[in-house]
Amino acid sequence: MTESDATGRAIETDDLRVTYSDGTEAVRGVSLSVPRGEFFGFLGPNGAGKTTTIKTLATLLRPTSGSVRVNGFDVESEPGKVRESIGYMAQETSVITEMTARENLRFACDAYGVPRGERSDRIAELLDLVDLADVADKRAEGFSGGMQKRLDAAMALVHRPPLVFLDEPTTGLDPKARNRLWEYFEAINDDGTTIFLTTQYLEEADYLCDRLSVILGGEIVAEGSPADLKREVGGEVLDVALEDGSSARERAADIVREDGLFPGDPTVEITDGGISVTSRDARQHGPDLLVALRDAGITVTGFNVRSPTLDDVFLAITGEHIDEELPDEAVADGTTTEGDRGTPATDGGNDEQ
Ligand SMILES: Nc1ncnc2c1ncn2[C@@H]1O[C@H](COP(=O)(O)OP(=O)(O)OP(=O)(O)O)[C@@H](O)[C@H]1O
Repeated sequence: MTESDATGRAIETDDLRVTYSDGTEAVRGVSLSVPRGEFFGFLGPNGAGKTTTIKTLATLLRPTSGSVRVNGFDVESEPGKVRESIGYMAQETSVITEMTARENLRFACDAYGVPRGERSDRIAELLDLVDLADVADKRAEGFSGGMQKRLDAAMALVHRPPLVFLDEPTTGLDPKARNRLWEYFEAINDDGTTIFLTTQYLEEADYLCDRLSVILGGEIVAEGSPADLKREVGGEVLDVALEDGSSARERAADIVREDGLFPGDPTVEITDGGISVTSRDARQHGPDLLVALRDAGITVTGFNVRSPTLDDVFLAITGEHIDEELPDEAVADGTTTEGDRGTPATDGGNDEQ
């Protein structure tokens, strides 16, 4: 039994650094510890270092320095063992659109070395799980984006890996397609599979993940359960709707910053319709703000105190929004995802470095 097995860790990284050959320091000292069975979220905006980290964990890139163990195996000295013990759903689809759903799954069974005698049952089971049994023998080129993503996810799981990496699995999907994938991910996690999910969608992370790390500029800037992170932001968010234009919003924000109405270090943000103040004592000191705004001749049209969302957490940590919201519009149906990709690399090369 390896050390990580003994400690029940699916992933352990210590001071992981990955620098590309052009000098870009994509990952700068990331230490992660993910217990088996956890639904772990890796959250960050575009370019934060999520894909670089996930590719390193999946042995597609080599660490520049630091140590990485996955399912107890060292990614540098035992890359083959790591690969056998993981599933990887990349951002780019693995689905070969000229083939049927069943043929794609057979292809994945080949790639992952699933014993022949087990393939038919395994494929039937997965087709059922991702609701593609009815279209099992149809070519994937006619599938919607959501159907292709479900097939993609099933392909990452044909060898029943104890750990699966999902790199932004729901990007661009409409809410219905997304919810179906979420149900599927929850089901495999309930069955004991550890999940490492990267996402730009705060709502997705909030809904699915037991625990999160937030990465920014290649470094972890926050860690904890969604509830812990929201608690750390401190207290509550006060949304104040203002009648007047942008200058009133600027003035209102200045009043919050300069008048010391809220103890500590409140975060104030100018929103579309007014301002939002995040503070431990938002509820208690909210009325003082209303009085101050009235005295300054600013008309308040609405006032609401709420719990922080992960977006507020992100704003408090980084001073910016993560800038991605889940799409409300249907995008997936009738859309196919272009760009076939092979199965996870078999050579462990890191020629991107
Ligand atoms: N092959 C490469 N060569 C050089 N720099 C790269 C390469 N791939 C990524 N980068 C850079 O490394 C940094 C981290 O990129 P990475 O793709 O890991 O971020 P990400 O969080 O996954 O973003 P996204 O959500 O856009 O996938 C970025 O600055 C990116 O431009």
